[in-house]
Amino acid sequence: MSGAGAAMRRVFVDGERAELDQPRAAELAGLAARVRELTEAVVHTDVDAAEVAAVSEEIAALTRRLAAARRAAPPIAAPVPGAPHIGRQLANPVTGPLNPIAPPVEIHTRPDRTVFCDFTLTSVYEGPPGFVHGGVSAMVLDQLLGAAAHAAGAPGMTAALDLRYRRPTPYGVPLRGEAEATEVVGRRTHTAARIIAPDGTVTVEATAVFVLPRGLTPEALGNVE
Ligand SMILES: CCCCC/C=C\C/C=C\C/C=C\C/C=C\CCCC(=O)SCCNC(=O)CCNC(=O)[C@H](O)C(C)(C)COP(=O)(O)OP(=O)(O)OC[C@H]1O[C@@H](n2cnc3c(N)ncnc32)[C@H](O)[C@@H]1OP(=O)(O)O
Repeated sequence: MSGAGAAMRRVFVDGERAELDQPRAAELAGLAARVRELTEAVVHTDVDAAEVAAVSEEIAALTRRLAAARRAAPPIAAPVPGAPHIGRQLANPVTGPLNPIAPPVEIHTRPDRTVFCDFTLTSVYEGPPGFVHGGVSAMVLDQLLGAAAHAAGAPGMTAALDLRYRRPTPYGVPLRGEAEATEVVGRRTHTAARIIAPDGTVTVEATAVFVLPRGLTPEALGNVE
């Protein structure tokens, strides 16, 4: 089994990571939401030098307080019997409510096993002036494509990701992401996805191949729907 496969087994099957119950996860999600606001404020602030210095010092003090009890690795959500593991990575950089760098994007699965998300990116994700950074679009699409493979009962790690940036993606407006598995061949799952702007324009199209690491099964990843 590859290193990643073994690591996934340790985390999701052997229970190596700290598992948070819902109230604790909600507390920490609240903290992450405040830090997202802080990031936004830092990017846009125009307070004077003395205030920048004073706030920097206060933030350093806050960081020391949080680090007073530090886990060795990001925690995950406690398992829900019968539910897949996909939502358990609370610190995922795309979907994780505990991770301040995650927008966060909430991915939904339809009965037909396609997936979608409605999300708005702020100016902290700016690439070209006025538009979303292409790497950020790629990150959201990678996660969404991975969720589509998972929803199809054939999860895996991204082995290939191909992007076509058709139009600039605006930030500060509601975006729609959609994805589906198109073919499953052995351990390989082919997927397709797109980001759609409010006026219906497809701004980015993506295809990806996910490969289930050797030695893992979809069931081991909690793919039980
Ligand atoms: C972030 C979450 C990650 C996972 C979470 C885990 C559990 C949660 C539950 C489910 C997952 C749900 C959602 C996933 C969510 C998010 C998506 C983001 C995922 C990532 O962010 S992930 C990070 C980036 N990713 C890597 O870090 C991969 C590094 N890489 C490797 O670890 C190996 O490379 C590996 C394991 C991919 C394959 O290794 P291997 O040894 O098993 O592969 P092998 O050679 O045996 O090939 C087997 C068959 O795949 C074909 N194949 C291989 N490579 C191909 C390619 N590039 N294009 C087309 N086909 C390819 C072969 O042609 C053959 O096909 P065939 O059998 O038909 O001949």
